[in-house]
Parts: sequence; structure tokens; C-alpha cells
Amino acid sequence: MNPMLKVEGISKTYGAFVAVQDVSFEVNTGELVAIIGPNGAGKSTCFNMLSGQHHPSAGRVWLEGRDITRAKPREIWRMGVGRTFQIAATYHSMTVVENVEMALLSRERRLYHMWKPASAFCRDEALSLLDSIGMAGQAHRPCSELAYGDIKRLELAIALANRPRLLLMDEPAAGMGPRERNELMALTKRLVTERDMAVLFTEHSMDVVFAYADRTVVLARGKLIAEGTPPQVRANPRVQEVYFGSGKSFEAQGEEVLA
Ligand SMILES: Nc1ncnc2c1ncn2[C@@H]1O[C@H](COP(=O)(O)OP(=O)(O)OP(=O)(O)O)[C@@H](O)[C@H]1O
Repeated sequence: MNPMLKVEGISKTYGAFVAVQDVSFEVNTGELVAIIGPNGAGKSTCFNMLSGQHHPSAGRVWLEGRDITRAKPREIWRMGVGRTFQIAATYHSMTVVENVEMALLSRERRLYHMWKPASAFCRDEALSLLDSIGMAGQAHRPCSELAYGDIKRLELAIALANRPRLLLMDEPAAGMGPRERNELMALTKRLVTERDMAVLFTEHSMDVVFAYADRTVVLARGKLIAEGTPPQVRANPRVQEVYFGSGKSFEAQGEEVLA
């Protein structure tokens, strides 16, 4: 069976500068995989190559056996790759349920290439999606009133509306307190199993990585230097060197920070 995502020797050069060099890894259905590395390691550049914002200078990217290396962002989205960003993008003047309805409509247009009458059609599904992330009780509140953790949960629901096979999450826990980020990551882990999908996320918080990632890919200066379960990666001398070399702590417990 094909892996959900297969990254095969991708590189990205900007002029003479090599931002990512010959990186290969795979992500399988049901997995939550973290990409970590110090600042400038190439995490965002990798993400941008997976979602079509940038094309690799070399190498290939496969989604369930289909070559998406040169596909445009919208084509990749249509094929089932969703993405959430560090800065949540919701419509503040609309209610929670209306935000999800917008996302569902966008998916319907993708499927049927035609306009379908809006709200009534999507409301039930929107409410059911909100229920699955524990936000049904807030459905009719304007987004402007939500706490930050709830906005991030809503953003997850919006990304799920397209029924992604693979969800790319850019520092999902950034800016959150310990309780909120644990809730968000536990929810994400549950959704990966329930919806038979996969998540690839970048993260600076080692607490989050150790608690929730099934596997971790470590980049440093554009190269993949280690891959494995969080304990394997943590014990890896090259990883230790990169983090201690940067003068940052590398602790499994307490208030972390890797880069
Ligand atoms: N468009 C660009 N042109 C030139 N250099 C770039 C461009 N985009 C990224 N880079 C360089 O590529 C390297 C990798 O950057 P990238 O943003 O992928 O790292 P990162 O691991 O995501 O870092 P951070 O944790 O700080 O977000 C950096 O040295 C960056 O300056």
C-alpha cells in the first residue's frame, strides 16, 4: 500500500543558497508526525513544497501514490491536503457555525463545480463537525468573542470541512497556554484516528512533540539529521549536538523550547 505522503529527496535552492537538501521521509495514515529543527532549519520551506506554494528544485512528492511535485496549491487542496497556519484565519464578524458553513460550501463547489443554496444545506453538517471538536455549544457565538484556544479549534474544524487525507499544521500550539495546547493536540490525535487521516506538524515546543507525535523528523540547516519516535530522536547524539550547540534546552518535561 502506498504511504499517505512520500517525500523523495526534495531540495530547494534560492540562488546559491540551499534551504532544503535531499530530504526524504514518509507519513502513513493514522500517524501524527512532527517536523522539528532550530530556526532556519527548513521546516517552513518543506511545508511550502508539500502544499504547492513552492516547487522543489529537485526530488518528488507523492500523495497516496500520485505525483504532486509540480501541482498548484489548489490542486493539492482538492486532492485532500489541508493546512492550518500559525495565525488563525477565521471571519471574526461571522458566527462559529457560519465560518464552518463557508468552508463546507467551498468543498461543495470543489466537488460539484456549481453553486448550491447555502446555509440550510450545510448547517447540519457544520453543527456535526462542531460537535466532533466539542464546540457545538458555541455555534452561534460571533468568532470575535472566542478565546484563542477556541479559535484554534475552530480553525481545525474549518480545515476538516474539506475532509483532508493529510493535514499540515504550522505550529498548532504556538501562543497557547499548557492546558489549551494539550487539549488541542489531544483533539488532533483523536481526529487522526477517527477520520482515518494523517497529520504532519511543525513545532517548537518539545513538550507537545514528546507527548503527541508518533514519529519525529529532525531538520538542521536544510538536511534531515534524524528520524524516529520522540524518545529515539531525543537520545540521538546529532540531535543533542544541534540543540545544545544552539545553546537551547532540550528537555522532555516542563517548559521546553527548542529553537
Ligand atoms: N524565499 C526565500 N529566499 C531566500 N531564502 C529563503 C527563502 N525562504 C526561506 N529562505 C531561507 O531558507 C532557510 C530555511 O528557512 P525556513 O523558513 O524554511 O526555516 P524554518 O525551519 O521554518 O525556520 P523557523 O523555525 O524560524 O520558522 C532560512 O535560512 C531562510 O532564510
